[in-house]
Amino acid sequence: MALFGAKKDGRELKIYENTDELSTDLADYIAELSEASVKEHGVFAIALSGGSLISLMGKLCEAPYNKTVDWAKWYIFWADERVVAKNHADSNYKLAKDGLLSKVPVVPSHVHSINDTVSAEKAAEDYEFVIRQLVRTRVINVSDISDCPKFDLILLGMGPDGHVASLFPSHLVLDEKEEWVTFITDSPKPPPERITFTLPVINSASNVAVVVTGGNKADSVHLVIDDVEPDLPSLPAKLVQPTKGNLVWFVDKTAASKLDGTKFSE
Ligand SMILES: O=C(O)[C@H](O)[C@@H](O)[C@H](O)[C@H](O)COP(=O)(O)O
Repeated sequence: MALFGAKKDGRELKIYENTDELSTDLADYIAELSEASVKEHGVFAIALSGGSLISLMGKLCEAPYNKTVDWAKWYIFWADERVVAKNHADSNYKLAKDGLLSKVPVVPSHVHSINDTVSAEKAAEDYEFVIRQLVRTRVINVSDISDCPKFDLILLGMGPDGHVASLFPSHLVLDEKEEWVTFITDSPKPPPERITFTLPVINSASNVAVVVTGGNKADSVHLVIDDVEPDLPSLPAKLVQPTKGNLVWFVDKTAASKLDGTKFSE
């Protein structure tokens, strides 16, 4: 259970004593959204990130979720991916496959990993093409505000520098308005070549969760959640503001240690 939970302006903040409690609640949250999405439109279109997120999702491989979640209805994507071979230690696909997807009965053809045989630019283009096909065939809903895909859930981590997906501070791709998926070749966090969902896609999702643990994120959590101005360069995580969807921050006590708490009340 959360130590603290509050909602404000379509955002929800949940703070946990430790990563174990956070993981339990995160599994419940994902399982509930999966059930609701399948009930509503027959599938659950979920986008994952890399980093610590996958191990924090680990409880989904255990009872009761391994049996109760309708895994066959999951369509799995990556909000960002490192442009490396799928079996490379840096691959976000490999991380998710080893830590989660190989342990639950997902349908292999519903797992949409990137084309790892081409350049970052082409991989981004190919990935957007795949998503466009699934929007056309109505596997993924479309936003009624933008023409962007409306993922049922996009799961993001946040780096100490406030990056989310592969959207890093001061990068031009933060201003991308047309593309759904773009690429970078100069990621400050290795490896350098990555593809990433753009902000319009992230902000068109029905649900976005940002999952943050560790004291090295405390300053960025404070800048973003307490909405400290000016924060220069502005932190990508602050630009995660779903237009109509819900935003939930899952934060452990150490990452929340510098929050002043004035922006949220019980
Ligand atoms: O491919 C990546 O590097 C990630 O998708 C990245 O955006 C990650 O989510 C954050 O860096 C947080 O990572 P940690 O949770 O491990 O700090």
